[in-house]
Amino acid sequence: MTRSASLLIDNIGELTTNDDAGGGRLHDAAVLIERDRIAWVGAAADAPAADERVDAAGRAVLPGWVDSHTHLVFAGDRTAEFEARMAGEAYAAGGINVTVEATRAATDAALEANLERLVAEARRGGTTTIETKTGYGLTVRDEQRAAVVAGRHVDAVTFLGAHVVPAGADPEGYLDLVTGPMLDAVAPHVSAVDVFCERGAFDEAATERVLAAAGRAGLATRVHGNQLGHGPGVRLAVGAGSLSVDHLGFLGEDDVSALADSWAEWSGGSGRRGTVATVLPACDLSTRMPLAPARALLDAGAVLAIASNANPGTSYTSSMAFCVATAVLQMGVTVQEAVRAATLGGAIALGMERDGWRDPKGAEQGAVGVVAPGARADLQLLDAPSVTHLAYRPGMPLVQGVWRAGRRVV
Ligand SMILES: N=CN[C@@H](CCC(=O)O)C(=O)O
Ligand SMILES: [Zn+2]
Repeated sequence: MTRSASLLIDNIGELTTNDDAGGGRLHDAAVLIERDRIAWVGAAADAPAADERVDAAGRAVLPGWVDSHTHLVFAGDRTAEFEARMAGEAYAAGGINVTVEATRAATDAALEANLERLVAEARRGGTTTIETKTGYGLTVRDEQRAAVVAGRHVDAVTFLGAHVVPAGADPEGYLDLVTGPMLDAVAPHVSAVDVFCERGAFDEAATERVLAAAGRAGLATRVHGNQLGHGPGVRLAVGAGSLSVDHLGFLGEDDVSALADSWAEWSGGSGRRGTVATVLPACDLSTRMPLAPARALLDAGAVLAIASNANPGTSYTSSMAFCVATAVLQMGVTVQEAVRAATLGGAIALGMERDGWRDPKGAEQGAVGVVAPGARADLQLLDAPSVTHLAYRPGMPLVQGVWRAGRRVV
């Protein structure tokens, strides 16, 4: 859709800004967008003139969702695995190889068409920033093409060659490949490296090797950790200064404090950002695993993100509203905390909470997850008077309008 030079969204009943300077929320507010950025935020009574005006009629406006964890480059379907799980079978990392086989067999065009379909679906749900991972190719060629295809459609691409050891491969040889030639081939197309630190995937020593190789390549890191059981994922992620550690269904007190301490040290001037605790409520439900302890993480002082983990195996949904509602109804967080975690929390997990980050095409972008002057103009308008309705009316299609970089996309 087209973009006017300036657009005023006026008469907003409740505006979530995540801008702590102003209390994070305004009532009877307006937002002025100029080109791709937010130019002004304030009381509707003081709103400046603009080329175009949208009347929010007292409804709620908030930042577009920042989905900091997805796996959208894939082919194939895992309905049968889901059915078996709902009949009582446990989720195991090995299911990933079913998608790997289908993905390798797919053409570039088929992979891209599926990715475009999924990104469009996410946009309709209010998502304006998307990270996605490789990890269903697991050969140099297939991981590289996944990264290239993803870079055309999402805001951040993460290399997940260390997803599982592909069927038939020798674990040591595969680790050499992932930390050597595969990383070299994919590095120009990604901003971070992820590793699935879990039984059936990569153990502590292997995870350390992947994180060290990423550091040598100058890439940020993330870890899939503590998903299927207690383990070293959180400790390794915090130790390596990873941007985030994701899943977190099985945490000890030491894990919770390590995540909280990483931010206390940052506030104390350590010079190293903390590690975001990213919870994935839809995945916890779809795998019938314990819900991550989001309340305890917040109480301890951790920085929380909520993401969809959209993928064909453990969480085939990109609905951030569903994740927010689940976090509120089942994980003990308030609506405001959940909305913040699904917007600003995701932005921090991606290093995008400040202006000047670069997208996969190299273009400089404004901050996401906040509504403040200079931020990228990523907003959603709800057909509801407040964000509370996201949990009060779960499952209802409340998204009425979405603007991404100043352009109306829904
Ligand atoms: N845990 C590892 N990776 C994905 C699952 C991928 C799959 O099962 O296909 C996840 O985040 O849940
Ligand atoms: Zn994942």
